Amino acid sequence: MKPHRPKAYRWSRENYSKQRRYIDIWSFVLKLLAARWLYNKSWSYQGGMTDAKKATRRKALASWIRETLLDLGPTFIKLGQLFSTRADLFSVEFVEELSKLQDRVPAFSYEQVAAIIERDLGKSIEELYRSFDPIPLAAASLGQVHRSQLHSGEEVVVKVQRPGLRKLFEIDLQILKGIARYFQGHPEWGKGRDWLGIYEECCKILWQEIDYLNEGRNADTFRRNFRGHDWVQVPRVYWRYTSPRVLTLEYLPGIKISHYEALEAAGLDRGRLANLGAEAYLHQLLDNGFFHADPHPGNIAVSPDGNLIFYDFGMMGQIQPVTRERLLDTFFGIAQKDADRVVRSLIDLGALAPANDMGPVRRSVQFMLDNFMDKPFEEQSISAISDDLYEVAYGQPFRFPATFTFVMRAFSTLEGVGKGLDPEFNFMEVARPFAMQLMTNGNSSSEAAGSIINELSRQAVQVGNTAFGLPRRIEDTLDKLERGDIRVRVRSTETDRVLRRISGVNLGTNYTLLTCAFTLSATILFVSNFAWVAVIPAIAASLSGIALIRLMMKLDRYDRMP
Ligand SMILES: Nc1ncnc2c1ncn2[C@@H]1O[C@H](COP(=O)(O)OP(=O)(O)OP(=O)(O)O)[C@@H](O)[C@H]1O
Repeated sequence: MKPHRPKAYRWSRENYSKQRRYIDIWSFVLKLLAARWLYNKSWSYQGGMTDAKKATRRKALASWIRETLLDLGPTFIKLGQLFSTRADLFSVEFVEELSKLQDRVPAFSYEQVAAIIERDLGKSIEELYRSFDPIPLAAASLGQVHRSQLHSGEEVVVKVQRPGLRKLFEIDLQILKGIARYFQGHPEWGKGRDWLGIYEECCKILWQEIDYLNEGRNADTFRRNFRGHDWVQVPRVYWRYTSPRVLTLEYLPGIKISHYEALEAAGLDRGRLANLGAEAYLHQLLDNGFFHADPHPGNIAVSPDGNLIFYDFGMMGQIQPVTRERLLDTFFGIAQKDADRVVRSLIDLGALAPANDMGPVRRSVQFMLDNFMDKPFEEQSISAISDDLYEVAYGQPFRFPATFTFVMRAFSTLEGVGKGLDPEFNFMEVARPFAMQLMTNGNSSSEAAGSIINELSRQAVQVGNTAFGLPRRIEDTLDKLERGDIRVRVRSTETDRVLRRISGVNLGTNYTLLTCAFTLSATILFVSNFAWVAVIPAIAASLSGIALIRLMMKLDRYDRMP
């Protein structure tokens, strides 16, 4: 997060109207839907549709989305960052592109900073601080950080929230609620997806992130949880100089954990840092259940004496003890390759929606277990595991709660940073003592512990002797037969009619979209005093509207057919 060249974003203007915002956001959504519609139309590809061309188009669309989210400002930048963890909702190109979403917004002026501090803390900057650097140390979409000094001589940083953020959030979230409702009601996209639930979840996270009192409390809890670990440092909060929009913290400078050369130049041991990073996260997740949910490398630094410094406690995840127990159950299910147990525990966790026929999900889980458990434990990469898990989630009735995706993201970021610090880094190596400790501690039965150890030794034998593979495969096939996992193709007139109806409904959605898009374009042109040009989209809107009515009449006839 660096201060950078200013750009006149519309959302940062004083006179930016609610109506204009409405148009900007809906135009983005409609363009997105139009692109999605065109994506499967072979005539829209020059020289015919191929997988390579589709992939190129997906990539281009994903990068356009990233750029537009940046233009739409703070709410959308944050949402994009949040969605970059939802591989269960979007395909890999979009997730990759969204995870590159960096805050790239202009810093706000010192006058605005001074006004916010004075309004919130009731005193002027001069009265509160001995010195205050008017140039921010860092500027992001939600706020910026200034170095300063208290009258008592303590070096601090002051994090000040971007002006007008609350108002912008209120407007944006109201518009987004309409969009979530639209998706929820959609016959295709609404199925198996809880858009309104996701919307509520996002609202909660966004509001929490702009409450600096909440961030201060989180920092205090986090510091308490690491009391016994002097290799982790968390800036102290100066509560007398803190309000919902102003956060004063102890100044703790460090080298960013991703600045590998700088770390090396400072004589720090990269391998040790990689292990400490992993250990710090395992401690958060497994011992406390309270974890840093935004672990991008910018939020972790290393002090000159080699300690880890954590910044930014706006987004924290909380794993309840009961959830931890269920996670353990999933963990044991995975170790025993017991898809039924895994599916059951995922339902208990709320990560899977129970459905009448869990067969396909169970099959996918079994496939995943068979695939990654057949490799030796050390070779398994966290990101491969989470990719596989997302693969199962995508297109299935999965409802990954935010906590789950946060955990996944924390792990894969950490693995990336770990490998960057030390190419030999192996997350599983660090995780193993923790897993062993869990097995011998508290909640887990010795039987379960034994079965994991058995499983691990079984794998070791399997790796050493591939000849064991053949009987296992035969056994697996017999198993599958026994479970009735056989697919039968049935063709009937009834099915055909349902299919015809589904494709009719699809076409109807497209006509609706076109009508909306043309009507919107006509309205925009009309209000912008291009009344004559507005006639063209208006005609197009009427034509697609007529087509829609005709299609609905046709669908109605199908329904009444014997
Ligand atoms: N206590 C501190 N001491 C020294 N530097 C700090 C401190 N707190 C924050 N910084 C610096 O400011 C940067 C931004 O801080 P922080 O991440 O808390 O802000 P943010 O507005 O939440 O940013 P983002 O949303 O991009 O994470 C950090 O990456 C770090 O370089």
